[in-house]
Amino acid sequence: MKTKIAVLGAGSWGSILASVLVQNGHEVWLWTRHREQAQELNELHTNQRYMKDYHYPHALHATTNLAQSVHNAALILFTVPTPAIRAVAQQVLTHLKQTKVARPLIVHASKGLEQGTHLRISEILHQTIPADFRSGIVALSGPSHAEEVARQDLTLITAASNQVTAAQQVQQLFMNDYFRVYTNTDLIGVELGAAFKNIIALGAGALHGLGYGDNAKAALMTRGLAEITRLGVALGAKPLTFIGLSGVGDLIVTCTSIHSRNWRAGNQLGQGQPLAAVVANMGMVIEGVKTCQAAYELAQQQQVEMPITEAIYHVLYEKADIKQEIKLLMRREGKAEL
Ligand SMILES: NC(=O)C1=CN([C@@H]2O[C@H](COP(=O)(O)OP(=O)(O)OC[C@H]3O[C@@H](n4cnc5c(N)ncnc54)[C@H](O)[C@@H]3O)[C@@H](O)[C@H]2O)C=CC1
Ligand SMILES: O=C(CO)COP(=O)(O)O
Repeated sequence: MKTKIAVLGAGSWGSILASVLVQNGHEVWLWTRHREQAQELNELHTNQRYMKDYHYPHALHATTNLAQSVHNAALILFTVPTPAIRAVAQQVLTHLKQTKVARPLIVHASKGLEQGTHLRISEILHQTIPADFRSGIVALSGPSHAEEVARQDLTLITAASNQVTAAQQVQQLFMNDYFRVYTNTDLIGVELGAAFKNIIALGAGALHGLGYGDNAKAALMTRGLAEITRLGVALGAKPLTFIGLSGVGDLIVTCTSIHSRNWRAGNQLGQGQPLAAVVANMGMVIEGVKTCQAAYELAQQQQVEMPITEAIYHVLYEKADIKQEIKLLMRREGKAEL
Protein backbone atom coordinates (compact mmCIF):
# COMPACT_ATOMS: atom_id res chain seq x y z
CA MET A 1 0.00 0.00 0.00
CA LYS A 2 1.29 3.47 -0.91
CA THR A 3 2.01 5.39 2.28
CA LYS A 4 2.82 9.09 2.73
CA ILE A 5 6.16 9.43 4.53
CA ALA A 6 8.00 12.57 5.66
CA VAL A 7 11.80 12.37 5.85
CA LEU A 8 13.33 15.23 7.84
CA GLY A 9 16.93 16.07 6.94
CA ALA A 10 18.31 15.80 3.41
CA GLY A 11 21.91 14.89 4.24
CA SER A 12 23.44 11.68 3.00
CA TRP A 13 21.40 9.33 5.17
CA GLY A 14 18.00 11.05 5.01
CA SER A 15 18.12 11.51 1.25
CA ILE A 16 19.12 7.88 0.59
CA LEU A 17 16.51 6.44 2.97
CA ALA A 18 13.97 8.65 1.18
CA SER A 19 15.15 7.13 -2.09
CA VAL A 20 14.71 3.57 -0.73
CA LEU A 21 11.16 4.43 0.34
CA VAL A 22 10.29 5.88 -3.08
CA GLN A 23 11.69 2.72 -4.72
CA ASN A 24 9.37 0.76 -2.40
CA GLY A 25 6.41 2.62 -3.91
CA HIS A 26 5.72 5.21 -1.18
CA GLU A 27 4.92 8.91 -1.46
CA VAL A 28 7.94 10.55 0.12
CA TRP A 29 8.40 14.20 1.12
CA LEU A 30 12.00 15.05 1.98
CA TRP A 31 12.35 18.18 4.10
CA THR A 32 15.46 20.39 4.02
CA ARG A 33 16.16 23.84 5.43
CA HIS A 34 17.89 24.86 2.21
CA ARG A 35 15.86 26.20 -0.73
CA GLU A 36 18.63 25.58 -3.32
CA GLN A 37 18.98 21.97 -2.15
CA ALA A 38 15.21 21.35 -2.51
CA GLN A 39 15.32 22.91 -5.97
CA GLU A 40 18.32 20.77 -6.99
CA LEU A 41 16.58 17.61 -5.76
CA ASN A 42 13.30 18.44 -7.53
CA GLU A 43 14.73 19.71 -10.82
CA LEU A 44 18.06 17.91 -11.33
CA HIS A 45 17.31 14.93 -9.00
CA THR A 46 20.77 15.27 -7.46
CA ASN A 47 22.16 16.27 -4.06
CA GLN A 48 25.79 16.90 -5.00
CA ARG A 49 27.01 18.18 -1.65
CA TYR A 50 25.98 15.01 0.21
CA MET A 51 25.76 12.22 -2.39
CA LYS A 52 27.98 13.06 -5.32
CA ASP A 53 26.76 11.85 -8.74
CA TYR A 54 23.78 9.90 -7.36
CA HIS A 55 20.47 10.29 -9.19
CA TYR A 56 17.35 10.30 -7.04
CA PRO A 57 14.03 8.86 -8.23
CA HIS A 58 11.94 11.50 -10.00
CA ALA A 59 8.96 10.72 -7.78
CA LEU A 60 10.78 12.02 -4.68
CA HIS A 61 9.37 15.38 -3.50
CA ALA A 62 11.80 17.74 -1.77
CA THR A 63 10.46 20.72 0.16
CA THR A 64 11.52 23.44 2.60
CA ASN A 65 7.96 23.51 3.94
CA LEU A 66 7.86 21.31 7.05
CA ALA A 67 4.06 21.51 7.30
CA GLN A 68 3.73 20.22 3.72
CA SER A 69 6.04 17.28 4.40
CA VAL A 70 4.40 16.10 7.64
CA HIS A 71 0.77 16.88 6.69
CA ASN A 72 -1.16 13.56 6.75
CA ALA A 73 2.10 11.55 6.83
CA ALA A 74 1.66 8.08 8.29
CA LEU A 75 5.33 7.99 9.22
CA ILE A 76 7.75 10.80 10.10
CA LEU A 77 11.42 9.83 9.82
CA PHE A 78 13.98 12.03 11.60
CA THR A 79 17.46 11.93 10.06
CA VAL A 80 18.92 15.24 11.20
CA PRO A 81 22.06 15.07 13.39
CA THR A 82 21.41 14.41 17.10
CA PRO A 83 21.91 18.04 18.25
CA ALA A 84 19.08 19.13 15.89
CA ILE A 85 16.52 16.46 16.86
CA ARG A 86 14.81 18.36 19.70
CA ALA A 87 14.34 21.63 17.78
CA VAL A 88 13.01 19.85 14.68
CA ALA A 89 10.65 17.71 16.81
CA GLN A 90 9.28 20.86 18.44
CA GLN A 91 8.51 22.30 14.99
CA VAL A 92 6.88 19.02 13.95
CA LEU A 93 4.65 19.07 17.04
CA THR A 94 3.35 22.53 16.11
CA HIS A 95 2.16 21.13 12.76
CA LEU A 96 0.76 17.92 14.23
CA LYS A 97 -1.34 19.99 16.64
CA GLN A 98 -2.82 21.89 13.70
CA THR A 99 -3.82 18.89 11.57
CA LYS A 100 -5.29 16.38 14.08
CA VAL A 101 -5.25 13.45 11.62
CA ALA A 102 -4.34 9.84 12.42
CA ARG A 103 -1.30 9.83 14.70
CA PRO A 104 1.91 9.17 12.72
CA LEU A 105 4.57 6.63 13.55
CA ILE A 106 7.74 8.44 14.67
CA VAL A 107 10.99 6.89 13.44
CA HIS A 108 14.59 8.09 13.68
CA ALA A 109 17.76 6.89 12.02
CA SER A 110 20.26 9.16 13.80
CA LYS A 111 23.05 7.97 16.08
CA GLY A 112 23.97 9.91 19.18
CA LEU A 113 23.06 11.13 22.67
CA GLU A 114 21.86 14.62 23.57
CA GLN A 115 24.59 16.75 25.11
CA GLY A 116 23.95 17.73 28.71
CA THR A 117 20.85 15.55 29.24
CA HIS A 118 22.52 12.36 27.86
CA LEU A 119 19.09 11.37 26.51
CA ARG A 120 18.75 8.81 23.74
CA ILE A 121 17.02 10.12 20.61
CA SER A 122 13.82 8.14 21.24
CA GLU A 123 13.71 9.74 24.71
CA ILE A 124 14.00 13.24 23.21
CA LEU A 125 11.18 12.39 20.76
CA HIS A 126 9.07 10.87 23.54
CA GLN A 127 9.52 14.04 25.62
CA THR A 128 8.91 16.47 22.78
CA ILE A 129 5.97 14.85 20.93
CA PRO A 130 3.27 13.75 23.41
CA ALA A 131 1.53 10.41 22.85
CA ASP A 132 -1.71 12.18 21.79
CA PHE A 133 0.03 13.29 18.60
CA ARG A 134 1.87 10.15 17.52
CA SER A 135 1.78 6.36 17.63
CA GLY A 136 4.95 4.32 18.36
CA ILE A 137 8.57 5.46 18.36
CA VAL A 138 11.09 3.37 16.41
CA ALA A 139 14.89 3.57 15.97
CA LEU A 140 16.33 2.35 12.68
CA SER A 141 19.97 1.36 13.06
CA GLY A 142 22.69 -0.96 11.82
CA PRO A 143 25.71 -1.19 9.52
CA SER A 144 24.53 1.01 6.68
CA HIS A 145 26.68 3.58 4.93
CA ALA A 146 24.48 5.73 2.70
CA GLU A 147 26.98 5.45 -0.16
CA GLU A 148 26.47 1.66 -0.34
CA VAL A 149 22.68 1.75 0.13
CA ALA A 150 22.68 4.26 -2.75
CA ARG A 151 24.13 1.64 -5.07
CA GLN A 152 21.71 -0.97 -3.71
CA ASP A 153 24.43 -2.98 -2.02
CA LEU A 154 23.00 -5.58 0.39
CA THR A 155 22.20 -3.93 3.72
CA LEU A 156 20.73 -5.44 6.90
CA ILE A 157 19.53 -3.24 9.74
CA THR A 158 17.34 -3.26 12.85
CA ALA A 159 14.05 -1.51 13.62
CA ALA A 160 13.83 -1.20 17.39
CA SER A 161 10.87 -0.18 19.49
CA ASN A 162 9.29 -0.90 22.86
CA GLN A 163 6.20 -1.77 20.78
CA VAL A 164 6.91 -4.71 18.49
CA THR A 165 4.00 -3.79 16.18
CA ALA A 166 5.55 -0.38 15.53
CA ALA A 167 8.90 -2.02 14.65
CA GLN A 168 7.06 -4.48 12.36
CA GLN A 169 5.33 -1.62 10.51
CA VAL A 170 8.73 -0.03 9.83
CA GLN A 171 10.11 -3.41 8.75
CA GLN A 172 7.30 -3.76 6.18
CA LEU A 173 7.73 -0.25 4.78
CA PHE A 174 11.52 -0.41 4.32
CA MET A 175 12.20 -4.04 3.28
CA ASN A 176 13.12 -4.84 -0.31
CA ASP A 177 15.55 -7.04 -2.30
CA TYR A 178 18.65 -5.21 -1.05
CA PHE A 179 17.42 -3.71 2.22
CA ARG A 180 16.50 -6.24 4.93
CA VAL A 181 15.12 -5.15 8.30
CA TYR A 182 14.99 -7.14 11.56
CA THR A 183 12.87 -6.10 14.54
CA ASN A 184 14.21 -5.75 18.07
CA THR A 185 12.46 -4.71 21.30
CA ASP A 186 15.66 -3.62 23.07
CA LEU A 187 15.37 0.03 22.10
CA ILE A 188 17.92 1.07 24.75
CA GLY A 189 20.55 -1.39 23.51
CA VAL A 190 20.04 -0.56 19.84
CA GLU A 191 20.28 3.21 20.37
CA LEU A 192 23.28 2.97 22.70
CA GLY A 193 25.17 0.60 20.40
CA ALA A 194 24.57 3.03 17.52
CA ALA A 195 25.78 6.02 19.49
CA PHE A 196 28.81 4.47 21.19
CA LYS A 197 30.31 2.71 18.15
CA ASN A 198 31.13 6.14 16.70
CA ILE A 199 33.57 6.78 19.56
CA ILE A 200 35.44 3.55 18.86
CA ALA A 201 35.47 4.40 15.12
CA LEU A 202 37.28 7.65 15.93
CA GLY A 203 39.89 5.50 17.71
CA ALA A 204 40.14 3.03 14.81
CA GLY A 205 40.70 5.89 12.39
CA ALA A 206 43.37 7.37 14.67
CA LEU A 207 45.24 4.05 14.81
CA HIS A 208 45.22 3.96 11.02
CA GLY A 209 46.42 7.54 10.78
CA LEU A 210 49.28 6.72 13.14
CA GLY A 211 50.28 3.73 11.02
CA TYR A 212 49.26 0.90 13.37
CA GLY A 213 48.29 -2.44 11.82
CA ASP A 214 45.43 -4.91 11.85
CA ASN A 215 46.28 -6.42 15.27
CA ALA A 216 45.81 -3.04 16.90
CA LYS A 217 42.54 -2.36 15.04
CA ALA A 218 41.06 -5.76 15.93
CA ALA A 219 42.09 -5.26 19.55
CA LEU A 220 40.48 -1.81 19.67
CA MET A 221 37.22 -3.08 18.20
CA THR A 222 37.10 -6.04 20.60
CA ARG A 223 37.95 -4.13 23.77
CA GLY A 224 35.84 -1.21 22.54
CA LEU A 225 32.85 -3.52 22.21
CA ALA A 226 33.53 -4.83 25.74
CA GLU A 227 33.42 -1.38 27.28
CA ILE A 228 30.44 -0.01 25.33
CA THR A 229 28.54 -3.17 26.29
CA ARG A 230 29.47 -2.57 29.97
CA LEU A 231 28.09 0.97 29.89
CA GLY A 232 25.07 -0.05 27.82
CA VAL A 233 24.11 -2.82 30.25
CA ALA A 234 24.55 -0.41 33.20
CA LEU A 235 22.07 1.89 31.41
CA GLY A 236 19.48 -0.87 30.94
CA ALA A 237 20.43 -2.49 27.61
CA LYS A 238 20.41 -6.24 27.00
CA PRO A 239 23.98 -7.57 26.53
CA LEU A 240 23.04 -9.72 23.50
CA THR A 241 21.97 -6.63 21.54
CA PHE A 242 25.64 -5.62 21.36
CA ILE A 243 26.47 -8.68 19.29
CA GLY A 244 23.68 -7.83 16.84
CA LEU A 245 23.53 -5.60 13.77
CA SER A 246 23.26 -2.36 15.72
CA GLY A 247 26.16 -3.39 17.99
CA VAL A 248 29.12 -5.29 16.63
CA GLY A 249 27.69 -5.05 13.07
CA ASP A 250 27.75 -1.28 13.04
CA LEU A 251 31.02 -1.22 15.01
CA ILE A 252 32.74 -3.28 12.31
CA VAL A 253 31.47 -1.20 9.40
CA THR A 254 32.24 2.12 11.04
CA CYS A 255 35.71 1.07 12.24
CA THR A 256 36.77 -0.31 8.84
CA SER A 257 35.06 1.73 6.12
CA ILE A 258 36.46 4.77 4.35
CA HIS A 259 32.84 5.94 4.05
CA SER A 260 32.69 6.54 7.81
CA ARG A 261 32.99 10.19 8.78
CA ASN A 262 33.97 9.14 12.30
CA TRP A 263 36.74 6.87 10.99
CA ARG A 264 37.95 9.56 8.59
CA ALA A 265 37.97 12.16 11.39
CA GLY A 266 40.00 9.80 13.59
CA ASN A 267 42.40 9.10 10.72
CA GLN A 268 43.03 12.84 10.30
CA LEU A 269 43.55 13.28 14.05
CA GLY A 270 46.04 10.39 13.96
CA GLN A 271 47.89 12.18 11.17
CA GLY A 272 48.26 15.17 13.45
CA GLN A 273 45.49 17.50 12.29
CA PRO A 274 43.77 19.58 15.00
CA LEU A 275 40.17 18.65 15.89
CA ALA A 276 38.75 22.05 14.92
CA ALA A 277 40.17 21.73 11.39
CA VAL A 278 38.95 18.15 11.04
CA VAL A 279 35.39 19.12 12.03
CA ALA A 280 35.40 22.21 9.82
CA ASN A 281 36.70 20.32 6.76
CA MET A 282 34.36 17.31 7.02
CA GLY A 283 31.29 19.37 6.06
CA MET A 284 29.10 16.57 7.44
CA VAL A 285 28.23 15.46 10.95
CA ILE A 286 30.85 13.58 13.04
CA GLU A 287 28.53 12.31 15.80
CA GLY A 288 31.26 10.52 17.78
CA VAL A 289 32.89 13.76 18.95
CA LYS A 290 29.91 14.90 21.05
CA THR A 291 28.87 11.36 21.95
CA CYS A 292 32.33 10.77 23.42
CA GLN A 293 31.72 13.54 25.95
CA ALA A 294 28.29 12.15 26.85
CA ALA A 295 29.66 8.60 27.23
CA TYR A 296 32.60 9.84 29.31
CA GLU A 297 30.22 11.65 31.69
CA LEU A 298 27.80 8.69 31.85
CA ALA A 299 30.67 6.29 32.58
CA GLN A 300 31.72 8.45 35.50
CA GLN A 301 28.14 8.69 36.81
CA GLN A 302 27.63 4.92 36.49
CA GLN A 303 31.16 4.11 37.70
CA VAL A 304 31.78 1.99 34.64
CA GLU A 305 35.36 1.48 33.50
CA MET A 306 35.79 2.75 29.90
CA PRO A 307 39.52 3.20 29.33
CA ILE A 308 39.32 3.59 25.53
CA THR A 309 36.51 6.16 25.69
CA GLU A 310 38.43 8.03 28.41
CA ALA A 311 41.59 8.09 26.29
CA ILE A 312 39.65 9.40 23.26
CA TYR A 313 37.96 11.99 25.48
CA HIS A 314 41.38 13.20 26.69
CA VAL A 315 42.55 13.57 23.09
CA LEU A 316 39.39 15.36 21.90
CA TYR A 317 38.68 17.60 24.88
CA GLU A 318 41.97 17.97 26.76
CA LYS A 319 44.39 18.07 23.82
CA ALA A 320 46.18 14.97 25.12
CA ASP A 321 48.82 13.42 22.87
CA ILE A 322 47.38 10.32 21.13
CA LYS A 323 50.60 8.30 21.32
CA GLN A 324 50.93 9.05 25.03
CA GLU A 325 47.29 7.94 25.59
CA ILE A 326 47.98 4.69 23.71
CA LYS A 327 51.04 4.09 25.87
CA LEU A 328 48.99 4.65 29.03
CA LEU A 329 46.33 2.21 27.77
CA MET A 330 48.96 -0.43 27.02
CA ARG A 331 50.65 0.01 30.41
CA ARG A 332 47.48 -0.34 32.52
CA GLU A 333 47.76 -3.09 35.10
CA GLY A 334 47.21 -6.63 33.78
CA LYS A 335 43.56 -7.77 33.74
CA ALA A 336 41.49 -10.89 33.21
CA GLU A 337 39.84 -10.68 29.78
CA LEU A 338 36.30 -11.49 30.92
N1 LIG B 1 25.51 8.91 6.40
C1 LIG B 1 25.30 7.65 6.74
O1 LIG B 1 25.69 6.74 6.02
C2 LIG B 1 24.55 7.34 7.98
C3 LIG B 1 24.23 8.31 8.92
N2 LIG B 1 23.55 7.96 10.05
C4 LIG B 1 23.17 8.96 11.04
O2 LIG B 1 22.19 9.82 10.45
C5 LIG B 1 22.28 11.13 11.03
C6 LIG B 1 22.41 12.14 9.91
O3 LIG B 1 23.60 11.82 9.22
P1 LIG B 1 23.91 12.28 7.75
O4 LIG B 1 22.71 12.34 6.91
O5 LIG B 1 25.02 11.43 7.30
O6 LIG B 1 24.44 13.77 8.06
P2 LIG B 1 24.82 14.90 7.02
O7 LIG B 1 25.82 15.75 7.69
O8 LIG B 1 25.12 14.27 5.70
O9 LIG B 1 23.44 15.69 6.84
C7 LIG B 1 22.76 16.26 7.90
C8 LIG B 1 21.55 17.03 7.35
O10 LIG B 1 20.83 17.58 8.45
C9 LIG B 1 20.63 18.98 8.20
N3 LIG B 1 20.61 19.68 9.48
C10 LIG B 1 21.63 19.90 10.33
N4 LIG B 1 21.22 20.61 11.38
C11 LIG B 1 19.91 20.87 11.18
C12 LIG B 1 18.93 21.60 11.91
N5 LIG B 1 19.22 22.21 13.05
N6 LIG B 1 17.68 21.66 11.40
C13 LIG B 1 17.39 21.05 10.25
N7 LIG B 1 18.27 20.36 9.51
C14 LIG B 1 19.52 20.27 9.97
C15 LIG B 1 21.80 19.40 7.34
O11 LIG B 1 21.49 20.57 6.62
C16 LIG B 1 21.96 18.18 6.44
O12 LIG B 1 21.07 18.23 5.36
C17 LIG B 1 23.50 11.09 11.97
O13 LIG B 1 23.04 10.90 13.27
C18 LIG B 1 24.29 9.88 11.50
O14 LIG B 1 25.02 9.29 12.56
C19 LIG B 1 23.14 6.69 10.28
C20 LIG B 1 23.42 5.69 9.38
C21 LIG B 1 24.14 5.94 8.17
O1 LIG C 1 26.50 4.88 11.12
C1 LIG C 1 27.01 4.81 10.04
C2 LIG C 1 27.05 3.56 9.25
O2 LIG C 1 26.28 2.55 9.82
C3 LIG C 1 27.66 6.03 9.47
O3 LIG C 1 28.82 6.27 10.17
P1 LIG C 1 29.56 7.68 10.04
O4 LIG C 1 28.64 8.70 10.68
O5 LIG C 1 30.85 7.53 10.78
O6 LIG C 1 29.76 7.97 8.59
